[in-house]
Amino acid sequence: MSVDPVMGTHPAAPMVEAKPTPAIRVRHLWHRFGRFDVLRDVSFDVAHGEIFGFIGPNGAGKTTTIRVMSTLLEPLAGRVEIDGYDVTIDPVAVRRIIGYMPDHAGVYDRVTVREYLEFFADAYRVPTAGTSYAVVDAVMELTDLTKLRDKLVATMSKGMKQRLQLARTLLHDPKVLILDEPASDLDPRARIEIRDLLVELRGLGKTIFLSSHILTELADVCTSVAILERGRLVVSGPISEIARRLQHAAPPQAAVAAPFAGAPAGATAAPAPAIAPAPAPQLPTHTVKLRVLAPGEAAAAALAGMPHVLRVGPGPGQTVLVTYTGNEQTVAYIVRALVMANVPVAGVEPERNELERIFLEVTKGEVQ
Ligand SMILES: Nc1ncnc2c1ncn2[C@@H]1O[C@H](COP(=O)(O)OP(=O)(O)OP(=O)(O)O)[C@@H](O)[C@H]1O
Repeated sequence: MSVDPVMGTHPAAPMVEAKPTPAIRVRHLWHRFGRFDVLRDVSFDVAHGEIFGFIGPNGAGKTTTIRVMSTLLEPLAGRVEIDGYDVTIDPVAVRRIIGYMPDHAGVYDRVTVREYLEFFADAYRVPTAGTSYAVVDAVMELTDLTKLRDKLVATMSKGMKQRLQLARTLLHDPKVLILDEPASDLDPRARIEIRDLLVELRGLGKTIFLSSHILTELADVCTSVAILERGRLVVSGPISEIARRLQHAAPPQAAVAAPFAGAPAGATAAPAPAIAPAPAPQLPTHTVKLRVLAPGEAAAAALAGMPHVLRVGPGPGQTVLVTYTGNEQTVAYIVRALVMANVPVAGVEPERNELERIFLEVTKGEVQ
């Protein structure tokens, strides 16, 4: 018996707490079509309550992984568990837990929204099916389809049909949603609506696994990501943690000469402004796009040798891309140095989002 100073006497607690079962666990997954390995030793975990983005270019193997997770495809080797249930050994239990939305799935056209959902409520044998269909009302409310309940599916827009598909996956109240490219082919408004709905579903305690090859549609909602390239997992984990890991893995960089053709050789550094930020060698690197009303070479010369500035290069149009370590204060410092060197700055554009940077850094742009 051990004595806890707060709780009093209690049986000895185990020394090591058991790790909670992840919502999705993928271990050493391999798959092959013919003689072609499309998945090669893919392993990752998705914790409960995450919105997990599965990212990769076309043909990387995202749909194949998702089909294994959804019990539609037997893996060649490896193990996939959903909430602790093995997809190969216990597919029926897995199907009860997951809501799966395939990419480019068709919908029945000649029924109304309500009839469509009632049909699937019956198919899933949800408790109120065949009687009040209370669950259909609840799901239509949640997915904002109540107003469209009597609309013929054939007359709905792509975005609405996508929402209907998502509504269908929710009827049996699954814990884990597996969505293959849920926002592909949608216009920006429909995409935002789906994204908002995913955030709401996460708030209801669901775990959401979604694939995409469009980075920007995921960046603001995903808590974690896995990046797949040519059937191999390149990186996985929380976005901020990956960014940190990459930063620490990168060798310390020295200031790089401006790669503008014809930049003046041995251009002198801009005079150090009075409010230079403190050196911060371990800070992440960022890139800022500056619109300057002068030749890019002049901007490069103004920033050459400046502390924290790692690279100055040409950007699209009349812009320069400046890679630096530091924060917004450093950007202010860069702008000030340019202005002091008579390089007018007409615009400062936000840097590439973190997920895009990670993607470009860890992938090689190879397809299979
Ligand atoms: N049934 C199949 N038979 C043969 N090859 C297949 C089959 N399904 C997929 N493939 C091939 O496996 C590879 C991975 O396909 P998969 O659909 O998993 O990629 P993806 O990352 O989902 O791509 P996308 O973003 O285009 O949907 C591709 O080269 C594809 O051509």
